[in-house]
Amino acid sequence: MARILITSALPYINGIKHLGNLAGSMLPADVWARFKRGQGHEVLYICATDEHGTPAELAAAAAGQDVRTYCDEQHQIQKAAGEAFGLSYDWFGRSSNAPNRRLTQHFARVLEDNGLIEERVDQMIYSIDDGRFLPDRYVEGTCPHCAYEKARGDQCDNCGRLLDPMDLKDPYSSVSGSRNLEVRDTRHLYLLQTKLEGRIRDWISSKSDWQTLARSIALKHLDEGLIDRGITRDLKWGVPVVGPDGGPRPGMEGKVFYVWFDAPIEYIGATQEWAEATGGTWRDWWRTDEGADDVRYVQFMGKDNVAFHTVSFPATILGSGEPWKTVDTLKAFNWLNWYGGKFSTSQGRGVFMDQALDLLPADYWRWYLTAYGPEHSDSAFTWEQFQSAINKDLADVLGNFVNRIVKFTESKFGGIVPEGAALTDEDRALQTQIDAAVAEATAAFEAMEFRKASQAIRAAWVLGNEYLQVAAPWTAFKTDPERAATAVRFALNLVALFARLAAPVLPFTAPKIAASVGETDLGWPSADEDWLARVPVGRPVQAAEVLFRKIEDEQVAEWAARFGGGEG
Ligand SMILES: Nc1ncnc2c1ncn2[C@@H]1O[C@H](COP(=O)(O)OP(=O)(O)OP(=O)(O)O)[C@@H](O)[C@H]1O
Ligand SMILES: [Zn+2]
Repeated sequence: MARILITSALPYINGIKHLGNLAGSMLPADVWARFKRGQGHEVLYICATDEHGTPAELAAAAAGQDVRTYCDEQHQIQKAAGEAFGLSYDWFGRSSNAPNRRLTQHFARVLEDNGLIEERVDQMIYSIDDGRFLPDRYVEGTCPHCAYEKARGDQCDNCGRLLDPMDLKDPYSSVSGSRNLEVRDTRHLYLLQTKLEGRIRDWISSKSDWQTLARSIALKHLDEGLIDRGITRDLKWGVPVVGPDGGPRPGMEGKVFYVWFDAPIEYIGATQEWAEATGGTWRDWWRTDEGADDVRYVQFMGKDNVAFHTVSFPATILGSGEPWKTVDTLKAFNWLNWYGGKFSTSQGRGVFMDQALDLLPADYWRWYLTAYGPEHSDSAFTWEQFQSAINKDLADVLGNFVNRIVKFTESKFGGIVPEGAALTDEDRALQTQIDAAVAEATAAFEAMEFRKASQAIRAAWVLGNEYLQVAAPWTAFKTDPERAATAVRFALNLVALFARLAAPVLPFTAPKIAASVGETDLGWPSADEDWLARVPVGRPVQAAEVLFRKIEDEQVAEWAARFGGGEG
């Protein structure tokens, strides 16, 4: 049994997440956690809300709330949405909690002791009317590259370029709109990434098994050359910058760490929260000198987060010189796009987690986003593709197979698993094909190839349906009831197997499928196991309610009209 630590990129606090966030980080992490637990491994799946930074302050202001109250509420909303989607976090923490504050201040201190942090005096935009500096999105103005007039201090939404607030032309305060601004000196901490470049490159080179997307983004970033990075901000909401004695740092009173400095540290912080809440131990998951040597650490994220996880966060960890666990495998996803562009929280574009569950159960979305997700390239959400995935894969293939055979057992065999005769060559041939599909699904999941794994699982379901066509127990029943009984017993065992194959992706439906043949075990099948001997002769079976309802064309039309997609 292996020990596996899994984290998915921390969802930001500014509102409920959309299907793109789900597809690109939380859902695949959950599917994989379930797969690994199903194999019997010890899994710790950690996530948290990422709560600091200017967007949180601005969103709170827009909601007319103080930022602490806003984050309290939004955290609960995201936690509930995750649960409703079956995201099986062992812990869903908060980057604003005490463990992350202590750890962030600790890392800053050891980095400074190691000569990797330096105080520098910067020039920043100060708003006289607001009485404050305007970091990041607090200032807007005209983009120097594309002349877009509402570019933000950190990035232009029109051309996508990363900006420095000082780059903007005609800047104004995004809080008050005031143009009464001046440039003032302000003191900040810089992480000297230039000194760490060699160490980070060596570390990445040692990760020869990373997938292309993660590796190429990491190397591109290094090849462009690292710069020393400002890791503090003139904000109120965040982890306070402190001096050596833990009190305010002279000359930097009232400043906080930059959100991208503290957010990834929350992976460790949230593990500590979990340990405090459950009586678990966190250090043997994170400290290689205290037992984390045998832990395999896997991270899931969308592609825009890769540089932060392959360069910035490792700079913190490696620079500390302390024996912290670093990521072993990084699985990155491309964009799930919505009609006309990327899903976007700030622009309210796409379908959001709460809305999705108002339309259909979680498993429908989980299947679509896993089997047709943005894995090797960007992929576009379309209502038509979604409808076809649900109607064909889930309703016609899986649901139909399960209900047909269980109902037939009810009507012709009194709802009891019949014994039948010995397996025929036809049965044996199918068994071999099913074994091959299971082996393929296992290999694909091991390789974190989610679309491939889903295809192999679906292939197994299709084989089951084809078997029913050929073995046709309903006709055999009239001429050779013994043969019909054999086929039924075979197929009922397939039902039990299919539930186990479905379990990582369809956690709400798999137990219902299993229950219809009296099973509760949803462990992932191992290669050498005799799944045909699973459901014992004489056991009662009972058809489940409708497992999957087909999506009608009228529903698609209505949703497309409501959410702005369709026919795009
Ligand atoms: N359209 C998308 N497709 C796939 N992954 C995405 C998509 N949008 C965001 N992600 C990923 O979701 C995770 C959580 O992201 P986060 O909460 O920071 O939202 P975000 O990237 O700011 O999204 P938005 O721009 O819509 O606000 C990150 O790993 C991010 O890369
Ligand atoms: Zn621009």
